[in-house]
Amino acid sequence: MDQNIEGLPDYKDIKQNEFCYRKHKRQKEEDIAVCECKFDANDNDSACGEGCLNVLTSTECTPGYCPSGVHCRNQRFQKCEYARTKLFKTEGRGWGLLADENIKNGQFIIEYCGEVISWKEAKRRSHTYENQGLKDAYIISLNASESIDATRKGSLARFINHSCFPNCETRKWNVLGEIRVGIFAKQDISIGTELAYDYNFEWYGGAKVRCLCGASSCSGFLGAKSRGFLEDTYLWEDDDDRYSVEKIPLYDSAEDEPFIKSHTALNNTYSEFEGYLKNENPMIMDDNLGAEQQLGSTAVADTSKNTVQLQNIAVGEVKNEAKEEPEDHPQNTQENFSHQNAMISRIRSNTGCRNYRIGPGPVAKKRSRNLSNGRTKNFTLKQVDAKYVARLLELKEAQEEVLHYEETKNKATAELDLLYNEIRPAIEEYERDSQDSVATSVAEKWIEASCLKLKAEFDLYSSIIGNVACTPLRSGVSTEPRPLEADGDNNLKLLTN
Ligand SMILES: C[S@@+](CC[C@H](N)C(=O)[O-])C[C@H]1O[C@@H](n2cnc3c(N)ncnc32)[C@H](O)[C@@H]1O
Repeated sequence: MDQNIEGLPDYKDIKQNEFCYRKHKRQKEEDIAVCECKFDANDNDSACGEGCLNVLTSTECTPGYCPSGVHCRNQRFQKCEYARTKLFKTEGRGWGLLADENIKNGQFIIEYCGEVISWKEAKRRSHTYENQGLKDAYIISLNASESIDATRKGSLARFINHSCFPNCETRKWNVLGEIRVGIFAKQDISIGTELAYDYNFEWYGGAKVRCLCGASSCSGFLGAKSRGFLEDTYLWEDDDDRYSVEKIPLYDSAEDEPFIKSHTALNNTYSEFEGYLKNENPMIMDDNLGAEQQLGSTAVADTSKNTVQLQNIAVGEVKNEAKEEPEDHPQNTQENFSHQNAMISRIRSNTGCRNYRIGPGPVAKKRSRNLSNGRTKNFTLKQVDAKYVARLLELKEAQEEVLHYEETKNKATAELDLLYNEIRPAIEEYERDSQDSVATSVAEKWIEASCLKLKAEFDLYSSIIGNVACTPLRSGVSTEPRPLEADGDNNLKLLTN
């Protein structure tokens, strides 16, 4: 790449991720996924096209193992099969990247390369960049524990800007045992069009950066759709959803950011950040945004969560870790940082990967319902006391049937709980980084056990309804509703006699 473009910021162009704190994983032979493609000179798609098992699971074929040999078309990251692109200077958003050829929907455009660093290092660097006055965020999250930092070393992908109506998207691929992030076209893109993807910034404090993507559906600010931003800019009292715009400090990303920090300002900002860490900041949110990722920086656009967030540091994690490591940010040193651009952009999962929601208990104990005012309310499900119901029934067979189904349901619940404990590490990893998919084998086990429990519950409840409706009730037994008590899991249960 020609880096002699006037005004281009100093960075090193790389075509592969660099590993600073650990070595590149060495793929074990038994872990190599081998597809079943057979090259047919008359069929263009035969050598690892759309139907290739590896392509379907977003895994690149391994040279020397792929049956298509030299004809394999599924090594695009490895062979840097990028689309032609060109740098240009935008108005107000710094540099951007243009398509320099017509690009097809779904086409791999370029890899988001950079230095693969640990989550802690990403946090440290984002603070450093902030203090150095860098306001563009280039750190994206790779998974729960690692980030890609394209600030000092990266590919042209680092210049792709955010849009609320993007023509590209990020996808994660497994390449020789490592996860890599690619930018893919979401639609046909004509030559000369600016490339952009949705950073899915998660805002969690500081100034709000005006989004200059120009889309008619633009949400106004980077991270505006994130929960932290919404909670900060809306009044949440009941029935009052007025937008409190007057609270928002504004700056356009290029020109009017209040950038120069005096020592005092730094200290003030740090105090503010400390408050944020102590959960005094109303913008802190949970990490419940679905299967997407980010870029980061205050200059980590997730940046510390700005990872694909441009940095994938979950708010809760930021908070805890900062508490664990106060020496990282001593109050009176240059390490102090504001969270001016404290946002994380999230990389979307590949459309080919399924994400499974797994947690203790196959049916959520709390259900949420969307209210007309756009908020969500949780409801606790009531549980039926089957033994009590059985005692109400006159016929012994009816009683036995209800008790039998209750026992089956209890067994299915116990099985599921057991399975949950077995796969807890995988689930916890998944919950830390919801953009990653749980391994298919784990998900399949979970789905099977969940279905068994759902079926057992269905059988029990139909049996109860059927028997209560169709068989006589014992005389002298009260059918009045009885008081409810909460068990340890917050389920409401009928008080048994
Ligand atoms: C990964 S960099 C993109 C390249 C950057 N424009 C440059 O000149 O290097 C991300 C940064 O670009 C700016 N940016 C990207 N998209 C933007 C948008 N839609 N509106 C305003 N600023 C944007 C923000 O400063 C953001 O932190």
